[in-house]
Amino acid sequence: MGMARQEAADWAGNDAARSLLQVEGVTLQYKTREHLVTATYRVGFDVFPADRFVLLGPSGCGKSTLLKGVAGFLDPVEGAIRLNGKPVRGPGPDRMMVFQEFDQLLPWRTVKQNVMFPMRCCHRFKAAEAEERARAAIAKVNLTKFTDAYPHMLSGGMKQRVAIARALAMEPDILLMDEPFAALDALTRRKMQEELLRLWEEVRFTVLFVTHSIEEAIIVGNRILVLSPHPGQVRAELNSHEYDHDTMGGEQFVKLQQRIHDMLFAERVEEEVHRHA
Ligand SMILES: Nc1ncnc2c1ncn2[C@@H]1O[C@H](COP(=O)(O)OP(=O)(O)OP(=O)(O)O)[C@@H](O)[C@H]1O
Repeated sequence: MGMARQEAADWAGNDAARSLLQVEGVTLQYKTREHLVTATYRVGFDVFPADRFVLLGPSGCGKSTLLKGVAGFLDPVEGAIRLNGKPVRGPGPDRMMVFQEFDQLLPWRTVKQNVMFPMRCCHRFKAAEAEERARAAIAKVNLTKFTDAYPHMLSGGMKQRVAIARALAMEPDILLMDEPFAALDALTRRKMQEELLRLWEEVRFTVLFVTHSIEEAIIVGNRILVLSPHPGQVRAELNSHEYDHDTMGGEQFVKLQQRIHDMLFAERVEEEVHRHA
């Protein structure tokens, strides 16, 4: 594991030696009136600048909860989350979230107004600057023609591109993406993955990306944190920066896919064996 981190730091360049996001022994819980649900148990990882860091695990292993922790919506009951060395306390414009849902845009506002909204809301940018940044971000995701369109006039993929543009326009330290392409059809999903990688080549943002698709994790990520089923614990941290759509289906790609698959389902297989013994 230490090896993978070192390689990743080397690969991303010298200025990446200092980690941007540190998650250390983090346990996250939900307290409801009847239950105490432990979503993640002592999870730790480091995200370096320009990382495409993926949290991968089966449904219910606490991926979204981890993202909520980093976003500052939920405090750890154990461990620490630090961004640029400072403990995360509540949400902030330095961490922008993109969700799975298509309805994360304001329906009564145009594409441009939607992209401008957080910039104006947090008073980070004056109107003229926010507008300029919005136009630039919209151009980056190839939606210039739709600058003045309303969300209901856009496809699911286009709406997700608006959400990405809106997040990137804020120039956050880290982009948090919670299964952003899961609700898209296979073809659009693939296009969006390509688009995200193209944007990354251009902007070199840092992204923490949640998915339960092994294939998507390998394609989108340069590093993958494999989590165990509920409550989520770290199974492994893997490098995957050499893989993309072009290498998909190749021998090495399939091998990695199989390795991750075995890691994710190891326990289930053991359970099966016990049950039939
Ligand atoms: N608001 C909540 N209140 C109580 N328990 C919750 C709440 N949100 C999530 N949980 C529980 O916490 C655990 C982790 O949920 P989480 O949504 O983080 O998993 P996930 O890995 O993102 O799953 P999925 O891939 O299905 O989205 C689950 O057992 C879930 O039932």
